[in-house]
Amino acid sequence: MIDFQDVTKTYTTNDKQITAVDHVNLSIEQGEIFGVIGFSGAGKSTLIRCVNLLERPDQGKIIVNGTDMLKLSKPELINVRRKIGMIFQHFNLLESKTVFHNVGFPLLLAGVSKQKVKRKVDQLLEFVGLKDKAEHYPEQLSGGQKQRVGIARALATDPEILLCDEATSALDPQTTSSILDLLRKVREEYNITILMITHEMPVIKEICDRVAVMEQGKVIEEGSIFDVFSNPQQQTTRNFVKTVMNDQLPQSVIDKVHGAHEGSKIVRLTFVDDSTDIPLISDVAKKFEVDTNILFGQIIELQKKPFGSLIVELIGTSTEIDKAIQFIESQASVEEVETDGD
Ligand SMILES: Nc1ncnc2c1ncn2[C@@H]1O[C@H](COP(=O)(O)OP(=O)(O)OP(=O)(O)O)[C@@H](O)[C@H]1O
Repeated sequence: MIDFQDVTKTYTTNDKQITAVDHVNLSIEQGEIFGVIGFSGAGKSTLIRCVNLLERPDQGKIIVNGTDMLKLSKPELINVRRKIGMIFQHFNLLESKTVFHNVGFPLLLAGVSKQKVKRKVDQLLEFVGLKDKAEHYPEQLSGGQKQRVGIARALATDPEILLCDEATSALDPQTTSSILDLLRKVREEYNITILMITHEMPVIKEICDRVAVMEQGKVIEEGSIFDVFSNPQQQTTRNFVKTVMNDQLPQSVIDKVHGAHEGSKIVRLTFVDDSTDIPLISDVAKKFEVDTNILFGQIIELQKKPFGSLIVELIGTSTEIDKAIQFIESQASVEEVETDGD
């Protein structure tokens, strides 16, 4: 479990103060995959580096599995850090060492015998699918393979927590997906708590249980993936959600369609879970004197629950349209889409 309690970190440069992390409170449960998203400069890196005190907060507390990190002596901190693995955007491998030695390095530093190191490294390379690359050097590997080495190295000291600092940002979408699969396997196999920071919403959608959105050092929104994606509260969150939900029609298309039918209304319907099965549009056609022109529709899965979104134009008299909307509202959430002249 990782608890950020009122954590603040300020940097001073050229007499200017930057509050990189501003009174952050977050609680990350044992075994969950928790994502922090934000634009560049939002404070994500600073926040994640506060967990193992690569950055020391000026205020607040960091509690990791019951340990108050800021109260540890230097030797105690070194010990606790072994239980917190970290992987990085640019992998941070030792270029002059083989894959085997990169993975075994933290164990050699901890004074583990060569025999035990060999056993552990062999097992980890098998786990990350790089057994045949043990004697290769980092420059002989692809980005995805380098990150697999990074993950194996982070797991060498049997951590309870894995911190992922933009771990897939340097990778193409397909490789990203395979690394996310591996991280899922890490959680399943080792029951490790994973805290990841990223600016990529597809990564959050694909792997996280919960997400926090950061802006200017503050957490502006937090919740389960389903809640945040299906009902974002803040504009920044909506902007991030749009990058994966892709349910926006160009305004010019909306205005053109709307202009063709006087008095019509364009609405966005969102369906959650069971309501995705209901034949709502055909019910509307049967019950009301309203024609529906379907402009867009999709159903996606969020944390294994279906989430549907549909944009339709309702054509008819305003009384019939209002009655139809009232009926739809009993089954789905309805939001009017702004059209030219609204
Ligand atoms: N060592 C430092 N000295 C001075 N200012 C810093 C330092 N590290 C970060 N900052 C500033 O703190 C703010 C937050 O930076 P941080 O790197 O934590 O954000 P981020 O969300 O991780 O952004 P990015 O995705 O670009 O890395 C920024 O304004 C940054 O310029």
